[in-house]
Amino acid sequence: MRAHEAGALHGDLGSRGPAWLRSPEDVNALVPQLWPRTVNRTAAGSLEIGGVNVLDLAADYGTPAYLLDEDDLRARCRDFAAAFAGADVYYAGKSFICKAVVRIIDEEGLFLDVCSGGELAVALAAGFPAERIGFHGNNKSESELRRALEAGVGRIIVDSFHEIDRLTALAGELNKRPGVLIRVTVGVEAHTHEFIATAHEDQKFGFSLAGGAAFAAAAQILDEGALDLRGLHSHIGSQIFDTSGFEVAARRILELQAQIRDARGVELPELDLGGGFGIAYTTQDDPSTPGDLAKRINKIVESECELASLRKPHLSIEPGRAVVGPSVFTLYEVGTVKDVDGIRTYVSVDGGMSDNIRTALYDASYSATLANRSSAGTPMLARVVGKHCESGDIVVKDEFLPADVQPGDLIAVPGTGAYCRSMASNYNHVPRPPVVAVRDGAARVIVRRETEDDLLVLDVG
Ligand SMILES: Cc1ncc(COP(=O)(O)O)c(C=O)c1O
Ligand SMILES: N[C@@H](CCCC[NH3+])C(=O)O
Repeated sequence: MRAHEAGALHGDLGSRGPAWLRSPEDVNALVPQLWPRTVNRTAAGSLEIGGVNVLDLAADYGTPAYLLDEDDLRARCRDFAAAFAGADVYYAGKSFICKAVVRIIDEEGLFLDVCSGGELAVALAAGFPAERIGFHGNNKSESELRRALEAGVGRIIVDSFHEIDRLTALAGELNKRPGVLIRVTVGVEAHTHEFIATAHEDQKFGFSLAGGAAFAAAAQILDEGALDLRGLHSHIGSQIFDTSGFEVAARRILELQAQIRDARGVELPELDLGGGFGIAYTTQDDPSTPGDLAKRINKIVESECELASLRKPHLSIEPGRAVVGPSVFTLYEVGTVKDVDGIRTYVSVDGGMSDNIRTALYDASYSATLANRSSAGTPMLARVVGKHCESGDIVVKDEFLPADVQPGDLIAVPGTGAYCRSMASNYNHVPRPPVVAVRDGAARVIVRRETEDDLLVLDVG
């Protein structure tokens, strides 16, 4: 969580909004760091993405809809691949996965991280090469592991002693020797929301470094020889801006690498430092470029290796949010505008916590702009809320919108490519929105809108 988010959700700041949020000079201006690169406001005032106007997209595909700027996504993939040349970049499919995105990831030369049988099924259905897939999860089932082995996934990131035993038995049965990494809990308190920090000691992921479980896991795998131990893995959390957490993680994990070498005479050839790189959701967020991240991470790994007299292992990373997050905005239609006298103006849109749970779940901050027209109205502090039966159903806690915003207007919320569609629900039986990819003046639906019939199909009583 960014410092400016603290307390903002629960109204203690009232209608003034958080201290950092200033009334904009031009309420129609787009802050470049928040928007996919092909988005602009046309002379007529409406937004366009990939050369297609949002008025046409709303007419053709309805609202709410996630609009994906395909060129932007491809460019982000290429930026990461180029910046981390010599390392492998695994796109974290949990942030958003569908067949079209898997194909884009493949075409742009990235690897793929999946964390469930369902994500693996999408990857394989899209024809992604199994050897470039890494399989994560703290509780992979026997059938998921079996499928992964049968498909020939490149590596499995083991997360518990039970999993090592399960995988060892399966490997014997299927006559395979899968490549594995050990997920290590390095004891770093990442500066992010508690629910998306993953490397402090008290939590479900990984083998504890401090408690000795990580070393014991490595020793067991090396002793038994049934699994091909390729290296160690650390993921400290998500939406992180401060690289000092990666530095501590790299130092500690390379100390373990040295300990394994000293005790067993083996230098593990690979090292994965996970994902978690932050993106801009508001004007307050200032993310690093992939180039900066690569420089810092390589430097950290090289200096720690030098200190411990280790060869630099083959590096990999697993960004999700930083690849797909900024490439998408959600387009909503305004249904009602309610001025709660002297307290706040609520702008209700036709989606909400079912298409973006992050505000309610993590107290996340987002931004918004009027998308169907520009306005000469004065900037008005508003809260964009959804249509769900829940007072915490907030999409954007605080944003300046023009005072003449009205029913029928379109609102665009940027930065929704990661963990919005992938965490979407059917709460209140609201069907999930489509994902529409736009490029070079053409749009295509890559995930269709759910219908009420889709929901009723499951209701077999
Ligand atoms: C193991 C692992 N790798 C990668 C990621 C991707 O994180 P992000 O989308 O923040 O880059 C996650 C999610 O936090 C994760 O748990
Ligand atoms: N779902 C989280 C990130 C993933 C955390 C789990 N590794 C978010 O929306 O920020």
